[in-house]
Amino acid sequence: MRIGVITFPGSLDDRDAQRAVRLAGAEPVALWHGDHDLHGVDALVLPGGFSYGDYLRCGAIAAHSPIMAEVIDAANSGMPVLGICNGFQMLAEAHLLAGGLIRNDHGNFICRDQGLRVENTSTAWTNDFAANAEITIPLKNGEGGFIADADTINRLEGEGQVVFRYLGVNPNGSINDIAGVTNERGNVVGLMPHPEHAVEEGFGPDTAAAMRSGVDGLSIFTSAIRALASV
Ligand SMILES: NC(=O)CC[C@H](N)C(=O)O
Repeated sequence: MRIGVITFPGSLDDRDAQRAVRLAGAEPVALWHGDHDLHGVDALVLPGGFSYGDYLRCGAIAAHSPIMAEVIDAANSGMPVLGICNGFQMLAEAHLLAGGLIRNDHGNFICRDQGLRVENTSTAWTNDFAANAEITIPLKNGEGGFIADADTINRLEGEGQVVFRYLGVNPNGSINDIAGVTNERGNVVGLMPHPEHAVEEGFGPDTAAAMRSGVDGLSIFTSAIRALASV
């Protein structure tokens, strides 16, 4: 199984995403934003970072990169596509996911371990979690506030398209504590926190404080492998 990780100018977490893919049991394939070629991969990860220096809105310029034409076609044909943080911002800017991400309501960049509830375990990227699993993975961004108009929020909530919800104090002003969403088909998922930084014991969240293994992020990647194996 081959999972592509796209590097954009200013990507930061592409190498960690590749490592997470490998630890989950798939082969990571490095893809370049300027190519019109997905190299035959089975799934895609748009990683976190500061593409184009966060000029305009985060992800707004990267969403028009050459490779996004292929990403949009692949997503529309059902390929599993994951956007992490800056990647989530790109997927929203490319209208592959509903809503948008705006500046954190407190105006500051935030970096901390974050509790989440997994609210939909039927997507391509969450089927390896137990229903309503509570996980802890890192959160680090400046524009993490999820917004959408009231009709869209009602639709996302009503159709089970809210995949991750923040636990505890809302870290950024996201409507309904929304941390991640999926498309109608469940193959495209975006989330602001970083599962690729919680895949190895000793390197993820503060495990003593979280009372967890520190590898809660790994199931995101094993979920895609399971989804692909069942096709
Ligand atoms: N970690 C990230 O991907 C950060 C995304 C974006 N640069 C922001 O600050 O919101």
